[in-house]
Amino acid sequence: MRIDIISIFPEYFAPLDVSLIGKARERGILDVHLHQLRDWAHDVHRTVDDTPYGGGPGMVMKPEPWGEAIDAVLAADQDARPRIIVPTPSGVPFTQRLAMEYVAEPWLLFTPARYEGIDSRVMAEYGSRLCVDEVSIGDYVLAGGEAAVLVMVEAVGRLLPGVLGNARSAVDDSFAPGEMENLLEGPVYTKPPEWRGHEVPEILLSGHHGKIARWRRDEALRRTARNRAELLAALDPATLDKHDRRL
Ligand SMILES: Nc1ccccc1-c1cnco1
Repeated sequence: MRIDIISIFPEYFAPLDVSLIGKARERGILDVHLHQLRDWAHDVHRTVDDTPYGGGPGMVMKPEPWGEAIDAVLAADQDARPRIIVPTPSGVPFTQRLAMEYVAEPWLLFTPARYEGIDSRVMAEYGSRLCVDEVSIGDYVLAGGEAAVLVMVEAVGRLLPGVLGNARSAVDDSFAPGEMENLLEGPVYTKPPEWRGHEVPEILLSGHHGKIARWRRDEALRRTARNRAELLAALDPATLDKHDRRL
């Protein structure tokens, strides 16, 4: 997978050099290209923003630098087209399902904006011939889209074949489609069996895999009911047998 990111703060993406994503890049599973938007702002101050037409607070990112920057990225491979992802609080929710859709794409282009956003004509220009998604990572206000790109690149990158040591951990993730979809993960434990008077639940030491699976599902349901009750409403009733309803 190739990922391109255009930003006025390319140094923001230093975390993509380390840990899981960094190793995936070293192993050639992921190819990340960072671009400084100001390289396509040709005035002496390398200006990338201006006041909004129609008035209002803040500044809007100018279309010209973005257009030239995106054209330059597209020119990197004339035979392919990237899926463009625009982080914005006004976008569709970023979910595990969307991450799984993106990991199937050979090329992603992220366009994190600062200020009040990018002049809307930019995505109108590319939306006519490319797939352009406006995506939000949650209902809160960030100073720019760079943090959202880090979140999405990690969520997508970890799903690439060969990136996770134990492939099952992606399948068992919270929110991963399947039986545990829409369920939060329950509590986890490791050695020692007793720590400061706190003991590991006996069931987990029993070696009875069926009972352990049931216990984990019960705990997942309890935590979901406590922290994300709205997800329970989305659970398929068929997956909630009478035992679960007792919880
Ligand atoms: N708040 C923001 C400001 C600028 C660019 C993206 C965002 C964003 C993305 N997901 C939630 O917020």
